[in-house]
Amino acid sequence: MPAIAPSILSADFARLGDEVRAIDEGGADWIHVDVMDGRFVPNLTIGPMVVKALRPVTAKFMDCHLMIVEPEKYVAEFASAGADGITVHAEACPHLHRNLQQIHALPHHGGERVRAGVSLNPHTPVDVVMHVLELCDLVLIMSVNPGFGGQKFIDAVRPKIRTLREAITARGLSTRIQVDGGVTQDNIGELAGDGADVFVAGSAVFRSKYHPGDYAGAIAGLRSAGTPSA
Ligand SMILES: O=C(CO)[C@H](O)[C@H](O)COP(=O)(O)O
Ligand SMILES: [Fe+2]
Repeated sequence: MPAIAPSILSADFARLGDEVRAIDEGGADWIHVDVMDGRFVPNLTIGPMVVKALRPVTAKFMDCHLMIVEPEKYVAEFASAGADGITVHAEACPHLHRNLQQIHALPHHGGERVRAGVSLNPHTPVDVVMHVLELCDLVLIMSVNPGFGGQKFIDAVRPKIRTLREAITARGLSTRIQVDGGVTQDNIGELAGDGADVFVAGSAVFRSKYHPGDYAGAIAGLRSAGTPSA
């Protein structure tokens, strides 16, 4: 069953709490939070204070995608704000192995453990995670250049999903493969076929062409299109 992670980047920020409540009640599996610093990517969004403010609004898995330089300076703040998963970019981490260990050592707000993810820009080969795969709860394949919602899916990343799925299966790991950027009801089925199992969707939930204004319908449409038929 694919996990659907609506990205609040496309939500109405003036009503953010209500928007998160609506996607939670609409069946979102995870809540995807896009954190941008104006340095790693040419945009600025939100930080740990917003995660902390949203934590009482939803019990769903809060999936924090850190598009920031020097993420090691901020991961503890995200964890104490209530993050369930923290994903850093390989391109921003010269000491990726250490960064993953650092995330795993953080206290989790619910007493479980903080999940650690690694994100790869569209041009970054999957090879960079192969020697840390055992430490990855998740690998995020960026299918747009990070920084903005509403961009077109880059088809050239699809072979990376397949390569990664083969490696995860061969090693008997439970690492999730997340795809982020330009995911729609029209392409989610083939991405699930490639081996992805967590799908970020900003525009396809908050500005769905198939289910306008109906977040539950949009999430259900994505889930059904992304579920391989038996
Ligand atoms: O990380 C991101 C951008 O850097 C967002 O999660 C992503 O773009 C989601 O938006 P959409 O589904 O509209 O492409
Ligand atoms: Fe994202």
